[in-house]
Amino acid sequence: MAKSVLGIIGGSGVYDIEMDNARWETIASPWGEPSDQVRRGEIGGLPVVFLPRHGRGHRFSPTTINYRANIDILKRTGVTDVVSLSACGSFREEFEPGRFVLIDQFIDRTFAREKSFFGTGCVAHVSLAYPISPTLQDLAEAALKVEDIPYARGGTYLVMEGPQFSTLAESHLYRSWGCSVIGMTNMPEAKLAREAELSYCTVAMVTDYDSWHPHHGEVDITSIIKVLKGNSENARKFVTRLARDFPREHPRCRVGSDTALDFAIMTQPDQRDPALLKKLDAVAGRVLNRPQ
Ligand SMILES: CSC[C@H]1O[C@H](OP(=O)(O)O)[C@H](O)[C@@H]1O
Ligand SMILES: Nc1ncnc2[nH]cnc12
Repeated sequence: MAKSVLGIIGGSGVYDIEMDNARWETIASPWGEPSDQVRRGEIGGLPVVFLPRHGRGHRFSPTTINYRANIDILKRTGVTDVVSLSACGSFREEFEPGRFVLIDQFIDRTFAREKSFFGTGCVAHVSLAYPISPTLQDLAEAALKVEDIPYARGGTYLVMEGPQFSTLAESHLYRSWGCSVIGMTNMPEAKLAREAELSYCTVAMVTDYDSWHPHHGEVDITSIIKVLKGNSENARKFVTRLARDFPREHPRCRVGSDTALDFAIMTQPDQRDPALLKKLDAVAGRVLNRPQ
């Protein structure tokens, strides 16, 4: 197994993290412009790579983030495990603002994003029934417990296109579907992480009750920003603990993230597009460079 390299994608309110020997580095991607440089360093001796999802200064909207470039550069830096830190609205009374939710499922309602590294000239279909690595989630849960951060394990994250928040009717609809939280960014990020054979886990940090709650009124950005500050403090404590206690050998993912591409590519070798294969060098190098 490979040495662990922990990747952290920081969402709204998390634009940097504390690390030893930290430096910003530019990593180029054939998939275009990533959100920012990556911040590389160590925590407790573990190599950590941090990427602010919206860029420093929050430049990119959920729609304009280049998710493919972001996942590609994490793969290029040797990341094995990706933890997504994400602000979200809550559909459940007991998931109050400030609580961290370890997501296990997604409903993807986004429609204006590139969702795959594959396509004409190299078609692939990976499994996504279990988009979260339970192995990585176990480690995240242990860190939240030790740091005494209020959390819940298990929940479905509805991913909307945004950038506007939901209408009241949509908020009620998603609740009736059994969704636990709502956000705008974790798809296609989780899909792309699976295509890149990276273990992925989401820590959704509740900032609001969206608009359905009879006593909390409609969601607004001012109240979200107030909660974001406290959540990002807890996020920092969480990341430090997670990294310190992280296994130095990458823990094999129980739902097959490490081997997602083993049988996924459908296009015959003689029909593959060399230009696309070149762009897939990091994401799919393990299988493309295998003897046929
Ligand atoms: C600041 S509220 C809306 C914004 O926050 C979340 O982003 P992220 O997942 O990167 O923390 C949400 O998905 C929206 O993009
Ligand atoms: N209510 C909400 N809807 C969508 N994204 C969010 N991010 C934080 N709160 C949100």
